[in-house]
Amino acid sequence: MRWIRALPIKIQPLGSRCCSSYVSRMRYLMNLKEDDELCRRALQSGTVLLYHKLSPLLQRTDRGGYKLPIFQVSVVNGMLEKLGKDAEVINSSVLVGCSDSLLAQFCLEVAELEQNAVEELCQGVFTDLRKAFFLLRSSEVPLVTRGQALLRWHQTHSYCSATGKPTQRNQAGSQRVCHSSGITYYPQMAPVVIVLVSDGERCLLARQPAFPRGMYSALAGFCDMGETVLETLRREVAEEVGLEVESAQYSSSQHWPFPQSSLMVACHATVSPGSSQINLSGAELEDARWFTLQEVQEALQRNSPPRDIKGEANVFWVPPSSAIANQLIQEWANQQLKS
Ligand SMILES: NC(=O)C1=CN([C@@H]2O[C@H](COP(=O)(O)OP(=O)(O)OC[C@H]3O[C@@H](n4cnc5c(N)ncnc54)[C@H](OP(=O)(O)O)[C@@H]3O)[C@@H](O)[C@H]2O)C=CC1
Ligand SMILES: [Mg+2]
Repeated sequence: MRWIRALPIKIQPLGSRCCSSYVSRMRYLMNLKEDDELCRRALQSGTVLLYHKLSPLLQRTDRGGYKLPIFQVSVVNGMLEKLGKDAEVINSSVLVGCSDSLLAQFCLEVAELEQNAVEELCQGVFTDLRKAFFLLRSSEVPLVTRGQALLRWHQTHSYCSATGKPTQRNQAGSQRVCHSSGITYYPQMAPVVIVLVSDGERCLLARQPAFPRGMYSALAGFCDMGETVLETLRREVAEEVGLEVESAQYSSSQHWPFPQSSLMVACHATVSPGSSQINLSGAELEDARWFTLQEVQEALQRNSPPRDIKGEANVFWVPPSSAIANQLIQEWANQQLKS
């Protein structure tokens, strides 16, 4: 199998910001993670995203859409006071980023507060992340998913897996330490390869039983310990659809928060047209098919799947644009149109 030269990595356009602003932000964040006192002071003048049982708070916009409200710490402190809660609660905030003007941004889990009371005071609704993922603007998605991933990691790593003793976090929440064993824990994510396989004319899409009706996506699988991206890609395609990949090419990557944090590494791959007979493993996928360019183009144009009278999607559709699978499919269609 050939690993075709990787595409040049595209850095997102920085708009009017200059590179030194980016460097300043990254250096500032690095310092906040290393210096608890600096981070504590930054929190007092920073901003906060709110979550209740890991669901982020969203607000309706005047146009009927949704936005991610970012509160000044003073506003959150005022809310805690109104609800009769200890102002110390704010110190459990976790650092998620900082603005261009070096204002530190934090996320805070308020599961101990009464949900309706917070929603009323903050004029918002705590919304399941899967829903929020598709309601928010794509520019807001990375921040809200990062916040949730960090909060979930803290909830599930409060004890040392070697000693069973409680771990202590630093002020930024970028690590937890077990002072008994000396082990330092860092937030984790699992690498996943997602691959769009083509035979030159058609692309291969598959569905798991849990997918919404009619939705097909690219093949995906977790990297096994010790594997390279290319080895995972080759193994997953062989395991899931019984095909031997001929060549592969890196496309891009995305943090994917479901079901737990993954780093999706998206690739294109080809199989020889003479060896494109699908042989499903049966364990994970309920169906896998080759789709023509025309079928794919039609699916990409559907913003939401058409529904039958029972309200269920009854035609072929693909994941929405916020999922990296959609980007792979879009890239393949554009490439086919050019060639
Ligand atoms: N952003 C996007 O566009 C898309 C994202 N995805 C995401 O990609 C991920 C992987 O796809 P999927 O096809 O499910 O993966 P796999 O094909 O690897 O199958 C999942 C199975 O792998 C086993 N497994 C091995 N390592 C892990 C791990 N670290 N975490 C969880 N399960 C593991 C589990 O089986 P067992 O319990 O039997 O050991 C699990 O049921 C999913 O989280 C999915 O949400 C998928 C498609 C599109
Ligand atoms: Mg899979």
